[in-house]
Amino acid sequence: MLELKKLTKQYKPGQPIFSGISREFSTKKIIGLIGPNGSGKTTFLRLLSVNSFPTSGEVLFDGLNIHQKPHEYLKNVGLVHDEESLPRHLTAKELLEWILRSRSVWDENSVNEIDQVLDKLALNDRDEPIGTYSTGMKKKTQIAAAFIVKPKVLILDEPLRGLDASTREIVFGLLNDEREKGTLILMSSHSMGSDPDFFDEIIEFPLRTE
Ligand SMILES: Nc1ncnc2c1ncn2[C@@H]1O[C@H](COP(=O)(O)OP(=O)(O)OP(=O)(O)O)[C@@H](O)[C@H]1O
Repeated sequence: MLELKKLTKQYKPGQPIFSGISREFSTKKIIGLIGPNGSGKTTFLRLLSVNSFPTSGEVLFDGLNIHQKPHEYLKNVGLVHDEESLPRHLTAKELLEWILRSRSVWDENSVNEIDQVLDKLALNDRDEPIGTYSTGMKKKTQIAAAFIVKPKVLILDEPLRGLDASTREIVFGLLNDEREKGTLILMSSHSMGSDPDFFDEIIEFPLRTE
């Protein structure tokens, strides 16, 4: 489904962040990205979410070069960035509605689907703008926004940062359900390092060319 071909990212002369990485990721998997600070996890996920371009090599999604056809690819992608980037003046519910409408996938089930995901994340009773939310609530809003699009690929950069233990459990449940639907999930996390069984596969950073 996702295929990396000789992927290299180099910000400045000298040592690249990674070089010549070739691998394939299939559907219905949770892949964990583990490694120390500065080892390249965010760089890798930014490439896979077309927030950055490779120095060389390519990423194919079902044969489509994602950096050449970003709009076609991103229709299939749910994303949680480590940096918060949410509109402050919308409520969580308004944001999810806007996302579905802007992707032209709003239908008669959308109100229920939004209610369900916001209920699961205990955000449904908060009828105020996102600008007033706590850090954890903003992260939960990002997570809800990533799930609501019924993604084929979920890219999550530190989705658990700032979440309390019970909310983490809820997110694990959502991720397991999403995997069962056939979604490919790639997530970086410092805190999941102690629970490697959760992942179908772990990729250790820094990445080494095989
Ligand atoms: N836009 C950029 N320009 C130059 N260097 C960058 C840029 N973004 C990241 N880097 C460098 O690339 C290296 C990898 O950073 P990256 O953020 O990918 O690591 P990370 O594994 O996600 O770290 P953390 O666990 O701290 O989030 C670091 O040395 C960082 O300083």
